[in-house]
Amino acid sequence: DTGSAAAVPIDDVDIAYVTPVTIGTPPQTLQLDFDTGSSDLWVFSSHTPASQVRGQEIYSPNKSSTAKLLEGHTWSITYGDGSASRGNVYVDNFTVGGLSVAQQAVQTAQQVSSSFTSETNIDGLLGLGFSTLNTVSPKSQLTFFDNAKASLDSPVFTVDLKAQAAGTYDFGFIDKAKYTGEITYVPVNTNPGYWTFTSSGYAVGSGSFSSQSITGIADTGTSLVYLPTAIVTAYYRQVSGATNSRNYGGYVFPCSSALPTFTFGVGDARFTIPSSYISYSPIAPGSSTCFGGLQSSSGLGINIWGDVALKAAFVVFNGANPPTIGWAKK
Ligand SMILES: Cc1cc(CN)n(C)n1
Repeated sequence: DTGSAAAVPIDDVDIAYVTPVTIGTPPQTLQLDFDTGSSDLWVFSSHTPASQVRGQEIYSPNKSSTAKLLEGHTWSITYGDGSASRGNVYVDNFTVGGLSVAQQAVQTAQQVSSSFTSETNIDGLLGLGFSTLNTVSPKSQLTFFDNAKASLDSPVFTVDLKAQAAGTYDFGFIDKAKYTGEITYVPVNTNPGYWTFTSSGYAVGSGSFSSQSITGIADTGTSLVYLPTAIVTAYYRQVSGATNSRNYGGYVFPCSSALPTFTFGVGDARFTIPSSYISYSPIAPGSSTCFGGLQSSSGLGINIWGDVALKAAFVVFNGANPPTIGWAKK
């Protein structure tokens, strides 16, 4: 089997991407945020209080003839950005881009935090991290990818995110039309359940490449890139008027400032993030102060290669044993 579905930016700064999925019988279509940085599949549902729903599509298990409650199972998750949700669990038919799993655990939200209520274009998350991270108790559940893996032509999914355009999540195959040159594969450390890999270094603009190991996670659910402070300060030293603002929670700069590109290494390969991706967004609509797409990871305890970096590459998440991650130009 294989599957292929669109990854559509939810706003004009690519803060997140959503992908259509269908759940149950007859099929209910929701737009989910595919997140390689977590492993819960949760949805806005008929169990979510109306006061917490602001236009999101919901999954109603009682309208699905194939839904079954997973008795006594609950879940609760908090993400790196402080957002959170919790609830109960059903199993039901679940399809992504023509690829179906018969008894997928679908975690129905009974409570979502305000940032989820405000994100009206996201109807839930589909975790693509390792199933060890799943929060369902007393028995943790498998991700859609882990459930589908055995039936896939190849145990992989690929990510092709684009700036202000629809990209693709492919399951079970590697589409040669989506990348150029070779795919550079590097090892993945599955502790603690993320797609953790080590980059071989970085360069700022046309500067020299600094060879150093930068271990971090490939996270489609995070908008920006978060790297060690020394690297980030080296970058913004090249940006006139840049400052690390406690008020705005990170590096900001005059939107009119020229921004260098940022290049990162994967093995011998080099990937360059265009300046436009790093001039992430005005701090408020119409403001002449812009927030950077590259920020310091010092407060996180982990380095994160989020969408700003993933948009610059075609990435293969190889779920073989042992797992690896592959990066190619496009
Ligand atoms: C909702 C959500 C998902 C992620 C990345 N795993 N973050 C930081 N927030």
